[in-house]
Amino acid sequence: MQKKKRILLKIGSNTLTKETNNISRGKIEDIANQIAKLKDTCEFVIVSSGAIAVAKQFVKLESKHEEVFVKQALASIGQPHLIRIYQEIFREYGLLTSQCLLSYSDFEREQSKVNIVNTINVLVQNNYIPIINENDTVATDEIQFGDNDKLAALTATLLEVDLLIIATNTFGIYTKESIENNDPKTILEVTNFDDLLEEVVNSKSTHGSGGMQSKIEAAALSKKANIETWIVNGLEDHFITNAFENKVPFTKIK
Ligand SMILES: Nc1ncnc2c1ncn2[C@@H]1O[C@H](COP(=O)(O)OP(=O)(O)O)[C@@H](O)[C@H]1O
Ligand SMILES: N[C@@H](CCC(=O)OP(=O)(O)O)C(=O)O
Repeated sequence: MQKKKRILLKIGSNTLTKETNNISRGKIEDIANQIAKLKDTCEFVIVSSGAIAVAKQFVKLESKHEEVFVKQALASIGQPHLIRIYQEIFREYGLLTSQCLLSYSDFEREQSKVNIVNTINVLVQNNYIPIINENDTVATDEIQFGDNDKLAALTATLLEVDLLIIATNTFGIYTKESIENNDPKTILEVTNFDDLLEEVVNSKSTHGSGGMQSKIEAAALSKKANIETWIVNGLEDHFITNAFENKVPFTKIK
């Protein structure tokens, strides 16, 4: 049997909520449907944000503490709900899921890295799709700066995946000039990072925290490990299969 392509799929809160204030079950169905279609040729590991967004749907926390502490508490409330929603929907498509919570510091300790790889390999070999998020109780890197993009790149590198797909709310990276002219044009293929950072404009989406810069930094980390990164528009239906079939514009960083 041919070896499956290992894909790390990063999904931000924006994609999961379809830019609303609620998690979109329809979007999770879209993701499950695509993974189910690709499951004979590809194995998926998911890095998903969305814990805070889920909690915000039904809870408002009172606190005089710093905003980041409130976000951590919201993530703790939302994470089990997020995973429950994934489990319910993925099960309908015959897909099994599990949860792994990681933080940057786990990637600095040899033993932790070995443990992560061993756990995830057993899960994947048994057809479970690990759904990873930052462990927001112990770490605040991604809720403050990163959009889970760096966590996705670190995980992609550790797991030696074949491809990192970052789903966001644009058709990849646009040229700065085209954004300024209100006629966004996707940079289809990137080989030179220095030029790329010039294209980043100072804007983020409603739920986003890292902007395009953190995606470019994630792609740079992956490139060091010879992993290709695709930045695709997760708001579109069939965004993974369409990218494979080149039916939509997206940015490939080689
Ligand atoms: N050159 C660019 N091309 C496309 N988007 C850009 C660019 N520069 C900055 N951005 C901003 O980056 C946003 C995506 O990052 P972010 O808001 O963090 O999304 P996510 O939550 O999906 O991680 C876009 O909505 C856009 O506002
Ligand atoms: N880990 C947190 C937030 C990570 C993050 O910043 O991502 P995003 O909500 O896409 O800006 C969560 O699951 O809500």
